[in-house]
Amino acid sequence: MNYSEQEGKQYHIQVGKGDVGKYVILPGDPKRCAKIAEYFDEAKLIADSREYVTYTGYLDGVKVSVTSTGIGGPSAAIAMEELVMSGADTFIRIGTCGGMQTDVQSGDVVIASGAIRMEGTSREYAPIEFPAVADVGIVHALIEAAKKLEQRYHVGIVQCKDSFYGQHSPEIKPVSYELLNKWEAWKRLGCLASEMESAALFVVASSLGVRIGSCFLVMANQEREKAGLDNPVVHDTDMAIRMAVEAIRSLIREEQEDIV
Ligand SMILES: O=P(O)(O)O[C@H]1O[C@H](CO)[C@@H](O)[C@H]1O
Ligand SMILES: O=c1cc[nH]c(=O)[nH]1
Repeated sequence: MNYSEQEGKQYHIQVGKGDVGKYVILPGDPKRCAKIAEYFDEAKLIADSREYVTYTGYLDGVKVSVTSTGIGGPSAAIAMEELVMSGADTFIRIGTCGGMQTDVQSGDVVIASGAIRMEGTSREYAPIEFPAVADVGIVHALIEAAKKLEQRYHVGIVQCKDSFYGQHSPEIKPVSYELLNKWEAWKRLGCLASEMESAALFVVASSLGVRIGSCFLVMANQEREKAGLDNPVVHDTDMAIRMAVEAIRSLIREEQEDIV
């Protein structure tokens, strides 16, 4: 049985060729898709299957889509593989993260230049020596978008893991010795924030020869909490969404200038 495509639709995301644009925004949370689609012209719901919700519309006359990935590398990798088979080749993940350096504060946005592969999915795509890196052009477009929107931002390495609670309560896990020591190393190496999907998405993108970047709202920062600094929890991802939309508009402009 060919799982990848049945009746013209990809098995998990239920999207067919031509249903999505080449540019796709990838939030984790399916409920974020409708909010992102509000920035598109003529947005239409294409599919709602498992954790994968897809809308397609237009930005500056060019077809673009949003598909949720769910939480973690395995479901994000499936979304990317099936979207590429449906015609997409340029992705921006927008998500939430927890700050790790004390100057990375609630409400800031982190743009990932690379990701620590402390997860399992990317190992099934490339040996561990291979780096999980974002596309330089997309990182640049996200930086320009943050400047234009006057959003406080940081650019650098993020850490990806498979256990959300291993990040937040490492001391009560049977492997606390490993979780705590590695967290300390990531901090000393200047890692900005922790989230869950970019490492898998960056490596899958390399394996498929497509482009990806990612940006995240900093929800809170456990290191600020530990240091007794203020640490409100924030949930509004709108600025990170607007950065992704703005970055896609500039990638579209660049591509149109290259054609002329
Ligand atoms: O807000 P999203 O995009 O889901 O991203 C972050 O939030 C989830 C954990 O709460 C993980 O998916 C993590 O990467
Ligand atoms: O602390 C956080 C916040 C969002 N997502 C994570 O993975 N960790």
